[in-house]
Amino acid sequence: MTEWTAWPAPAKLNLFLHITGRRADGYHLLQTVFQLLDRGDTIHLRLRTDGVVARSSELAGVPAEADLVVRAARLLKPHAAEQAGVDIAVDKRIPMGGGLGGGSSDAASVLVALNRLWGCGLDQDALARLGLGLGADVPVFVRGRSAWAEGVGEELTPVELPPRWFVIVDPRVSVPTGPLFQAPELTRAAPPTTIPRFLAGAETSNVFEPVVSARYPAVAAALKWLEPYGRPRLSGSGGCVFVDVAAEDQALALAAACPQGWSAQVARGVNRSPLQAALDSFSAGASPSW
Ligand SMILES: C[C@](O)(CO)[C@H](O)COP(=O)(O)OP(=O)(O)OC[C@H]1O[C@@H](n2ccc(N)nc2=O)[C@H](O)[C@@H]1O
Ligand SMILES: Nc1ncnc2c1ncn2[C@@H]1O[C@H](COP(=O)(O)OP(=O)(O)OP(=O)(O)O)[C@@H](O)[C@H]1O
Repeated sequence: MTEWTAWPAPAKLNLFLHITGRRADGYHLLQTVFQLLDRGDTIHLRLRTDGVVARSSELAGVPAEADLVVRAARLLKPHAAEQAGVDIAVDKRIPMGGGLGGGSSDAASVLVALNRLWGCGLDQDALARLGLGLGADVPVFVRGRSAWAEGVGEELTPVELPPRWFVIVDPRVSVPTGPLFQAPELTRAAPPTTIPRFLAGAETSNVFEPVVSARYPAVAAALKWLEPYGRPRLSGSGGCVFVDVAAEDQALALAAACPQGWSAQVARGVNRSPLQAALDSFSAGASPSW
């Protein structure tokens, strides 16, 4: 039995999110910017030599077979030796159904770390393609760069975002993504915008915001609470909302004032995923930890 290794699975925010159209298969075409964060879940992996992929932690409401970490490992397994197996445990900190990409990031970290541990030898393009089969948000976490995204979220262009701190408020509502994309009141024909327009500050709206606010009053209330402190936004399909501020102490003070019944986290925006740093230190012979 080998030792456990620990791998970061960072959260993301969508700094804006438009829907520009729809594919023949019903999936929506987006324009968005993924801002990676310096915090998230931690994935623990311990190699096995009996070919078994097993989960050794619990996740409320998600059986092992449906867990994206198990599904990711099974998807990669045909590229590994027959006896390659793994035990997977997750320290879950990213709220589920929060629009912070938790499940997708967990899956990406399993793909990237196991590709190395099992010696599969897949390159980043191949891992991103595999990941896309698990969810539209997986490729950005595999590639590990904050990015402008188009297509269903898989056509990625890295962008260098200015250093910012984020206060992320979880109004404790879990919003399932699928039904929101089906909402009849959703605007599906935003005129295409550009990276320079985004970088000039012209794009800050999230197409899901009016729909989620109307269906989940706690989300509307959290957006309103943040209003005096910046331009509050919804991330992904919600339910988490956020503002950005320039300094950590401002962020900490605001988070400390979060009303009872909700929770607030402070995170720093990063242009490069902590997963990439863990991979580099693993390659250099150090044990990854987070
Ligand atoms: C809202 C975002 O989080 C923004 O980053 C993503 O677009 C959602 O990504 P995700 O959670 O990885 O979504 P998936 O698990 O791939 O899809 C969940 C469901 O949302 C719908 N879906 C998702 C992504 C997309 N571009 N168009 C869609 O219509 C599909 O009905 C799909 O069955
Ligand atoms: N490892 C996992 N972590 C979280 N959710 C998982 C995991 N595996 C499966 N799921 C399922 O996926 C659903 C969506 O979870 P997730 O936390 O990724 O949502 P989200 O943050 O809203 O994602 P997105 O920003 O991609 O819309 C959960 O409600 C859960 O049923």
